[in-house]
Amino acid sequence: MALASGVRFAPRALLRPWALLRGTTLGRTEPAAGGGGDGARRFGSQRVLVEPDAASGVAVMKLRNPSNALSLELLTELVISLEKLENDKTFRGIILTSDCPRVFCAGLDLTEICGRNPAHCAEYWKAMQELWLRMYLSSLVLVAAINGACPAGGCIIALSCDCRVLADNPKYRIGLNETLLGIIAPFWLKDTYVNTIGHRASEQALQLGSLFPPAEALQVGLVDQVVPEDQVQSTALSEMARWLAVPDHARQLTKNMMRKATADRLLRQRDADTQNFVSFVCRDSIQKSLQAYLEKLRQRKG
Ligand SMILES: CC/C=C\CCC/C=C/C(=O)SCCNC(=O)CCNC(=O)[C@H](O)C(C)(C)COP(=O)(O)OP(=O)(O)OC[C@H]1O[C@@H](n2cnc3c(N)ncnc32)[C@H](O)[C@@H]1OP(=O)(O)O
Repeated sequence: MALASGVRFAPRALLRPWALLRGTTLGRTEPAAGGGGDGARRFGSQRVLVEPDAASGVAVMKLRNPSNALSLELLTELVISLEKLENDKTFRGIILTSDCPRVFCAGLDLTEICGRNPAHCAEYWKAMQELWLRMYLSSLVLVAAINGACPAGGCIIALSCDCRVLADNPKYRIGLNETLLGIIAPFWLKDTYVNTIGHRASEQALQLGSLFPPAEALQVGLVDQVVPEDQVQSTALSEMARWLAVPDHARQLTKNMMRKATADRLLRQRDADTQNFVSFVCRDSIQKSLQAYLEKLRQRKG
């Protein structure tokens, strides 16, 4: 954890993301539309597309999974793409957005925890912790360009960024709705919420499982800007420019000062948090309610 100019304070060796890669296609590089030099080369995987712009030092990272549900593969590919950009000194910022119409991120992929054995649930939850830790402590500026629905785990991905721009569409709601599914947000999701919108607002929103439409999300402080859908990317770029105007080392050390205690809390209790998650989601009653919820989602379609 060097702390100097160009610092990288994210705990890199928390877990070996490569070990999680199972038949993914990560690492492919392809020329961006229109060709160009190295700065215009996309890279990524089946589920994450990275469009780097070396000239500005900003990369756009697009999620492209069905509903962008956080499958184990998507979590792994996100960690690897993030690590790749962090290790390349050309890049100072990432805009995270969705390539999937109407959905930024549907949260945990419920098929990863429904009808699975405890070992799989544990592997899955560790990957979720890993992504959150890396994003929350990233030395890069992360701006979420939220162009779709953003419930539960999706909200946590957005809250791990430094700044959030949400498209002004009443269907694009954001929040931690876990209680409505009969599950409980773990302490580090709660801490991230409290750090963003304060204790009282979190207390209400977490218990009620509130999903906020754009104007309310702005009012409560869950997002920083709400703009027409066709201006989400340009606004995210303007926000990025504002954050990048600050010298890296000062901004990075300040970010670390603000976030480290929250991340350390999880790091200290990571195994216990995993065990807690596994024993909770593997309960018969929880399995039944998750299964029923998944079924409802599937039937709602069409
Ligand atoms: C002790 C601690 C315990 C737990 C802590 C856990 C913390 C985090 C929890 C979570 O993240 S739980 C997941 C919460 N997510 C949701 O409630 C969102 C559910 N999905 C939706 O509301 C909608 O799908 C949508 C995201 C708003 C998108 O709507 P749209 O109409 O565009 O798509 P559709 O509903 O038709 O779905 C398409 C397709 O995707 C499947 N799907 C959707 N979400 C999930 C999901 N989270 N996991 C798995 N699969 C999901 C849906 O079933 C459809 O599948 P199909 O094409 O096979 O029919």
